[in-house]
Amino acid sequence: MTLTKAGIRIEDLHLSFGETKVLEGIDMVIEPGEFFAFLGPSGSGKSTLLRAIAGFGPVPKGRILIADRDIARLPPWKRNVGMVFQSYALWPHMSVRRNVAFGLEERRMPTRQIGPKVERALETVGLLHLADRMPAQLSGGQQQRVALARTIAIEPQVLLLDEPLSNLDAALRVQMRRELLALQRKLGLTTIFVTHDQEEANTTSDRMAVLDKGVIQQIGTPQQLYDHPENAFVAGFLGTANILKGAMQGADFVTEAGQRLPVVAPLEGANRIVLRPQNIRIAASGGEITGKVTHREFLGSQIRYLVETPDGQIIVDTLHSFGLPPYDEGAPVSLSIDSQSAPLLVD
Ligand SMILES: Nc1ncnc2c1ncn2[C@@H]1O[C@H](COP(=O)(O)OP(=O)(O)OP(=O)(O)O)[C@@H](O)[C@H]1O
Repeated sequence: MTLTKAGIRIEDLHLSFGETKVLEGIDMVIEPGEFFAFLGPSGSGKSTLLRAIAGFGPVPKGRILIADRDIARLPPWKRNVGMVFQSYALWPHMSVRRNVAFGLEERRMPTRQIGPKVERALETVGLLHLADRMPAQLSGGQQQRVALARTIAIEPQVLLLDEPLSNLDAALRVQMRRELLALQRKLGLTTIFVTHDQEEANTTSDRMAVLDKGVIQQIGTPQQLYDHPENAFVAGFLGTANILKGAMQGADFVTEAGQRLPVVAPLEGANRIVLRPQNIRIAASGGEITGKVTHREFLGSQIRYLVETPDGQIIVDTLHSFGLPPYDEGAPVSLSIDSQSAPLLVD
């Protein structure tokens, strides 16, 4: 199957439900063929933004361009986008083949063209051999693939996925997200994936936008966002982060409790430092931060320590090697930070 690649540009988008503002000042560009994720906590506006691109929900203010055409005020069926919902929404009384054909029939495509297109879409998702089954006779993962086949059969310019894996169990989710990515790569179709699961976003997307309270907090590759968060929300949302308050003093960051931490690139006005648990070394002495182990968790490959310090609790992860962990609860310890990997924030 070959599909047209189209970029998406969103300009100054605002959307309200009555008096409630749900999206504010959304600006972003999604490149043709990109796998892009909207990531954020529940209620942050991810689904509303996706639905605005699809044409569902209140008409927003601002512009949504697909391949340079403003579609913000067009009805959904004129936008050339395909959307897969969380619930799949398959017709229970129709076979797999009929479910996939339905969207094409609705578009009044001549019958002789429908058959080959349905077969191609089912083949693309690896389900041609189950074309005559009913949805109830399929597993969750297979139903999800039917929903995908139904969407790609209409040959959209853009594929929109709203938490498409959330109905699957944990192991199947991991398998399906790999399949989804492989399919997206094969089709080269510009895809937006909504999820609240950062691992899912990290492992699939080329880039992602992190949303909170209807505002984009940051856009970038998963690694850029993890390594260089621009604010405390992004730092805390992506992985575990110890965020210490303080201020710059010369080339050092001095915490509120007066602990002096060297930094590689001083940032004027910085008032927070982000310490990832795996980038802190724990030892008996010699570090920049003193503290006491208050809790220890054995995580298999890692040991996690909670350390009480003058700046509050700090989480430290160490790789577990064979044998007993060296620090017990109550042990005095000293933490040294890896200043290369400690981003500074101005909040
Ligand atoms: N039809 C509606 N009427 C009024 N408010 C709504 C409506 N739909 C959504 N909202 C509100 O808009 C905000 C954003 O909702 P949205 O579903 O986009 O969030 P989300 O980030 O996708 O969350 P989730 O992960 O829980 O689906 C929420 O505060 C929600 O209560």
